[in-house]
Amino acid sequence: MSSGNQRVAFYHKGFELPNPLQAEQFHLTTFYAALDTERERAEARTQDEQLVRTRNAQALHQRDGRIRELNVRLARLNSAEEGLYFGRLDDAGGETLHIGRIGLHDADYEPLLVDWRAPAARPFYVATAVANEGVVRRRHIQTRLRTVIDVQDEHLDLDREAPDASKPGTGVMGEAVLLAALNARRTGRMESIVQTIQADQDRIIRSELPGILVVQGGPGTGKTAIALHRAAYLLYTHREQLEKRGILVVGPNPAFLRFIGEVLPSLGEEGVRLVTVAELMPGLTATRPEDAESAEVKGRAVMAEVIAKAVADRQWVPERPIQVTVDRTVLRLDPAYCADVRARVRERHLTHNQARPFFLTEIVDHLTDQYADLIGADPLGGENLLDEYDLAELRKEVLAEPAVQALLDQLWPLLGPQRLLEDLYGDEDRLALAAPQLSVLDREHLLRYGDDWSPSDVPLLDEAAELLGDDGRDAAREKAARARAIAYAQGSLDVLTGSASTDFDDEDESEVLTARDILDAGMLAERYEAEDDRTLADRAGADRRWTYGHVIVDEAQELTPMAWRAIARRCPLRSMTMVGDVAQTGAVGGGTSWEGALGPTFGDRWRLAELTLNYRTPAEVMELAGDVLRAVDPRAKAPHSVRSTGVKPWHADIAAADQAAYVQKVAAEETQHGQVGVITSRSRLELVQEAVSQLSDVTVLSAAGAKGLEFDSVLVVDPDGILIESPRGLRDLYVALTRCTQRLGVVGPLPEVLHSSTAWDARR
Ligand SMILES: Nc1ncnc2c1ncn2[C@@H]1O[C@H](COP(=O)(O)OP(=O)(O)OP(=O)(O)O)[C@@H](O)[C@H]1O
Repeated sequence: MSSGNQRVAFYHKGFELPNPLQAEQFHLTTFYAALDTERERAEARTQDEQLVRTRNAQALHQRDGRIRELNVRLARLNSAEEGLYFGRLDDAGGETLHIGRIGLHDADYEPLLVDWRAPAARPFYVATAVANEGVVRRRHIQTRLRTVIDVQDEHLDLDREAPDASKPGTGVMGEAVLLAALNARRTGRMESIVQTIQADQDRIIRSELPGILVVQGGPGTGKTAIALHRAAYLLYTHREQLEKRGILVVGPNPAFLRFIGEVLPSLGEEGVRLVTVAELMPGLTATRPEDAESAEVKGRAVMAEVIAKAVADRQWVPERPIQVTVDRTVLRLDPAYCADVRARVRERHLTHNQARPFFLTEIVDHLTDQYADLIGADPLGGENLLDEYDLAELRKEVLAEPAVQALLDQLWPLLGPQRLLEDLYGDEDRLALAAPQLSVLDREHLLRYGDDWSPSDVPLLDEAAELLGDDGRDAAREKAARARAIAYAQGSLDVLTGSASTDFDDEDESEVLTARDILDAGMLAERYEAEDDRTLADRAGADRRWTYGHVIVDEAQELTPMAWRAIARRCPLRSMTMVGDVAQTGAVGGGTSWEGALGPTFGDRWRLAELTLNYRTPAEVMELAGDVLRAVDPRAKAPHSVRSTGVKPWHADIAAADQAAYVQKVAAEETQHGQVGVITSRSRLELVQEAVSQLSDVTVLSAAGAKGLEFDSVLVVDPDGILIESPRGLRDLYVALTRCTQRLGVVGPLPEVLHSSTAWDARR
């Protein structure tokens, strides 16, 4: 059997029961037995390793490494427990390939089950009757716990009856299994789609690692699902390359990250860090609310120039000569001299803080020379009376003088990014100097006082940190973390030692090694020097300059040019996947075309893939949403829904004052259909939240907060408010209308764009 030009690596031919359910149950039982054996083996090895006793720090370090690897292995095996086996391929010769969440071998190391990410499994996702890649039958196996509950076959052999090829249909793979998955009630958490990945999605998931891949697709086309499965695929296929640097996944908000947070662990992958842009700076919480206008100005590409100018402005040249007094001697600094030193130091092309000592040395030397000339002058006109030792002492005196310190801090201060931005935002003159290209109104949007930060400040802080360089705080933080870890370990050791003598009588005790025998404080310190016990995600999260092996950005259309710069910095290899939909952009500073959004940072060095099938929203709902999309962009095409439910969206024209009570009643009714999402304008958010606060399975969100999420039933409340609250209101409304998997209701007066739609259910 061949896969494209390749021969599929390992098919196995064996005993087969005639009844498909029984045959697959037989295989499933075999696979679970292998899984249990693997698990027992890993657990036994972990226990053995834990008993290893040695006084050698290096050996202990290696032992801990092996235990960590075994724990990862165990987590992977445990994650495969549910839905272990789901696919099978048969070729014309009767050979079979079994596909599952992970790969398993039998006792003779013969392959039993193939990992879905292995090249051999690919035909399961892409083979069609027309291009069957040697596959004559594709079988979908549905299981519950360890029992097979259904088996669906697709015949891909054109010589035989080929239902999927001959039937005019959606052209999707494994239609019945797919529809079952799409119709299933939502749990509030996104789930893995390994069993039903479609061919066009598979091509994106398995796309090569290098370069920037942009995936454009309308609502529900599976972009998020694909992005996460791509992360799992890349980690499997390029494990060596990616294991050390990890993968960064950037999402739009914390609720979204919680929604997708289980998918990768369920696929057995942990080496991935999930963040919002607001979390990119270690140790910084950026949650201050902000108006859209300020966020838009802060997101503009030109802000990179403004930050650079703000840093340069802190390398100050006085307009007039400055006098400073050291021990009653008046010394003087001329502007021309300061300008000359600054120019020479800048030529070193160092960051601001790195360059500071060079600047300071020159100024202090200059002042010391003046000081020496004045106090060491020979009254008889001879050579200066001071020797090298005296000069060194004078230098110390100059440096210790508080007035000199204050002057140096004024001329070239040691700066952290937060202080730079605080000073910039808080001073109209500074702002005008750093940002002459911004209008007065734009600059007013930046003006503010205080040291709390909003998400749109984070890319600016990152930009500033890059230009300023280390201000000593990173090293101090790292040192403090290490000291805490050693103190904690030392504490544990003391507890162990303290309890040792109570557990054994004297005779036993001499036979048993205590923790203190194995480790002492010195060794502990050595171990902490030699190894870092934090997970990769934690280490990466603590280090602003960490660079990742691959970066995935979801809802990528929302990112501003400044955010793109911050993300690009974290992936100098430019191995990235960005998924999004430029028709759903809500952020005023976000992109409405990929060229516009990515051009300033990445030029045209990216490739585009498009998705056109909507797996979430039923056709009936998409017809209504399509009317809004046409108003956003008459040329845009809504994605085609793969299913229809027969349930049209309904509308209730309830006046503003009665909406909260009405929503309370209807949301309670809708919970019988599953998870309910109530999406409303920002102005109604609190009121509606209060009204449904007692209901479980009901979530209230703004359109921006609902981005990327989905619910069985959705109520869009105050559509007109959503529309008028933002310059991107039409797009927000489009997002709100496309969040349901089954049912949609709209409450409140309708905006013009929804008035004349023929998609409404006439009954309500
Ligand atoms: N091949 C598939 N098999 C089963 N379910 C799928 C498949 N593709 C997508 N889905 C489901 O469709 C829904 C929408 O997917 P997803 O959220 O990834 O879409 P999206 O393109 O990111 O949407 P949006 O842009 O609206 O946020 C999810 O429930 C997802 O699990």
